[in-house]
Amino acid sequence: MNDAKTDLKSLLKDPSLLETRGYIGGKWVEGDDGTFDVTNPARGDVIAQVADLSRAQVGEAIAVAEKAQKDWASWTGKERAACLRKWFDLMMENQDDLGIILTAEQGKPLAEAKGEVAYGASFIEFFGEEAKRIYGETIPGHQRDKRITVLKQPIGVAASITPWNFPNAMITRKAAPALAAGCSFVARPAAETPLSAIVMGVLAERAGIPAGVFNVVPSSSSSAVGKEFCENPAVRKLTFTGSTEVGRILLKQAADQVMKCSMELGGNAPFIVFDDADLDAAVEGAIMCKFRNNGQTCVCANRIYVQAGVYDTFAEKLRARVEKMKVGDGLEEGTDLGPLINAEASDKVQEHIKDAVEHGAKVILGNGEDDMRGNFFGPTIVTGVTQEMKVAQEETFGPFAPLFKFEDEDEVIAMANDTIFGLASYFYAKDLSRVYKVAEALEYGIVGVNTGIISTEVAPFGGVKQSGLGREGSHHGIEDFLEMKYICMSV
Ligand SMILES: NC(=O)C1=CN([C@@H]2O[C@H](COP(=O)(O)OP(=O)(O)OC[C@H]3O[C@@H](n4cnc5c(N)ncnc54)[C@H](OP(=O)(O)O)[C@@H]3O)[C@@H](O)[C@H]2O)C=CC1
Ligand SMILES: O=C(O)[C@H](O)CS(=O)(=O)O
Repeated sequence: MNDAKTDLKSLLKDPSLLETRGYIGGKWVEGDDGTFDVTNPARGDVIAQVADLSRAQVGEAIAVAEKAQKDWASWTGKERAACLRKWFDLMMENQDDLGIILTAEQGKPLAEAKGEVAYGASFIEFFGEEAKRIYGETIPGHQRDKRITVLKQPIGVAASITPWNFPNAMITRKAAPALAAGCSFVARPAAETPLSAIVMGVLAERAGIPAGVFNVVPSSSSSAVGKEFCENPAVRKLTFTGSTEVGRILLKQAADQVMKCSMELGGNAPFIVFDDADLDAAVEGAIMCKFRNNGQTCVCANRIYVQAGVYDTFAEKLRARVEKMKVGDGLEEGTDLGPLINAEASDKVQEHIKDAVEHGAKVILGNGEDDMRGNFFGPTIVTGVTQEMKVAQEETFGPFAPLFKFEDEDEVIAMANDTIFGLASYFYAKDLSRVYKVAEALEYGIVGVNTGIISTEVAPFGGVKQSGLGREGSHHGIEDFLEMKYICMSV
């Protein structure tokens, strides 16, 4: 951790983007519970004191959102699309500043942060266009005097709880389809990274999104807000991204209201390299997949399986490339890997490495602790990893690349599927029949073939098994914010 202090306002072209209050019904509000600190994970210094909204204030936001939603739903799809397009344009015009704010509170290198802003904005652009295409249908009557119509209508007030690892894109990936559908939205960002959510309120206001349609309720108490979202009858949709553990808590809480839920939860992605793979491409894919956001994404390669015939060559190629990666402050030029979000995250990575080594694995790169202080952690590669080790069953969420060896397709498919998770999976191979067989056999919502990066707004992102419910992105993504109404008319 370096000792520099982060004077965030001085880094921004438009300092007015650095807002620290909550945004309810078009008004900027202080927190009834005071403020909470937001720190820069690279430096440990406090970069902002953010309004700490109470559960009662969250209730007020829901009430305001319920009222505003009625009028918002009466707008045409084209009118909503125009607002979302303006929101998108403002994000891209302010991409640099939004990236700086994101790096300052989350730690990822500035280039990645700006990339996240563009990725987040792409959902607003995409669903702005989808707003014009929310079609119903007519169905031939079941009796001569019956006429059947099906309408698609917005579900109402949607509430979101989002994690710290993608503090911009996880909100826009939910708010964009919600607003496009005619819903109103109450966003509760992670306490570690609220600034990126709040600035979306600043831009929503500038885009002319009506007061109460998009609200941001920063709070240090996640469980109290979660309970308000789940117990308030005005909330008809809960959309969550985060760990499976918290997803289970929220699903149980939401059950009392029979609330419609979308869950984007934990992952444990296998990354498989077959002996007919392009090894150089597989190494580059593994680096992007494993070390994006310093391994802090739910779709990162958590287990790297390499076929026996190419294991040593792949391991050495990977080591030689990764040792060149620079660990440092995300705001500084040339940084490839920023800090982890906090000390607990470092402890979890260290625990997985220690467990693997204690059970016979061998470190070929890294020492489990970087020479910098605080949340920095050097990229670590270990060989000789087996299914019995913790990293095979638990998500590391950090820069630890464990290499497993396998002999044949059946063996690696069985190992890859041996998990409660089912979000993303990846493999590198050239043989066409192998590609079809393996892609169909992997029990995951997402399969990357000869690529380590699968994230895009045009495709349905989501998991099976205990990695979640529902899909975000693609034309499917708007369905979760719509209700289908069947009208049977006697003529
Ligand atoms: N499938 C996906 O797309 C993604 C999945 N994840 C998964 O999430 C984990 C890492 O992210 P992390 O943020 O630590 O996950 P957490 O599940 O701990 O937190 C996610 C969000 O939930 C909030 N939260 C925590 N407990 C409760 C509760 N009882 N009621 C309501 N809200 C609560 C947190 O608030 P606060 O932080 O303020 O406590 C945060 O805003 C990993 O397992 C990762 O795989 C992460 C990102 C994407
Ligand atoms: O939070 C995450 O890990 C994201 O869902 C991953 S991605 O969509 O940015 O790839």
